[in-house]
Amino acid sequence: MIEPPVRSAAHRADLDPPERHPEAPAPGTVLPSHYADCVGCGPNHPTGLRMVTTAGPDVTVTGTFTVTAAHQGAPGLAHGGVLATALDEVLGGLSWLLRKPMVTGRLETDYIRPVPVGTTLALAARCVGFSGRRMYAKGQGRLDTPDGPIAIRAAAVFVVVGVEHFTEHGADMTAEQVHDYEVNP
Ligand SMILES: CCCCCCCC/C=C\CCCCCCCC(=O)SCCNC(=O)CCNC(=O)[C@H](O)C(C)(C)COP(=O)(O)OP(=O)(O)OC[C@H]1O[C@@H](n2cnc3c(N)ncnc32)[C@H](O)[C@@H]1OP(=O)(O)O
Repeated sequence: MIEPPVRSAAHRADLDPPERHPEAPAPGTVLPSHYADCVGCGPNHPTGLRMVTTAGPDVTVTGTFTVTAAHQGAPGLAHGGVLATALDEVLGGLSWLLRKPMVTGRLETDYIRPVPVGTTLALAARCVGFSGRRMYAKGQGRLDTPDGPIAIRAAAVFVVVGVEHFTEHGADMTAEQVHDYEVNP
């Protein structure tokens, strides 16, 4: 028996509004990769998505992801799970503007148009607000340009965690990595 998810990314109207951290990177700043081996943004990942994300105004992030033959599900078309990964990455980038470490709790994705190999998706994410440790966000991806047709939409809940989430559950981090992370989560 496989139980369905019990939660939803739909948010109540009374969320605490998003607050851009005073030390958030200025709008237009290209965000660094948060981890060199990350499948979404890591430059060292041999087959990763190699996404580049940029801080926007308020609590927003934009990004691009070019779909290659390595990302196919059906012949010539992007795999839905790969597209969800791209949305996860641009939504996760909101951490840089909030300066809070967080992990994806829930990611709901609408697939609206097929995304052919060769497309560069123009992705965007916006923080909607907070309820306790829960950060609600929405995201979308358009075909080729920021005003192109919408291909994918997402609603997500990220959960704010401490650095111990990564040190306790993940691979060993060096003291230097923990320090870097605390300074620049
Ligand atoms: C040196 C490198 C370091 C790297 C670090 C990153 C830096 C960031 C910087 C920048 C870019 C980032 C880009 C990344 C993009 C990709 C992100 C990912 O893919 S993350 C991986 C996938 N996600 C997981 O692996 C989570 C697995 N789940 C868990 O670990 C736990 O379930 C967790 C932490 C989410 C919650 O567990 P609890 O024990 O801490 O807390 P509880 O009480 O269960 O939940 C807290 C509140 O959140 C709600 N909540 C939890 N899960 C929820 C869900 N699925 N939907 C809705 N609400 C949920 C709960 O209802 C609760 O709310 P109430 O306080 O009662 O109001």
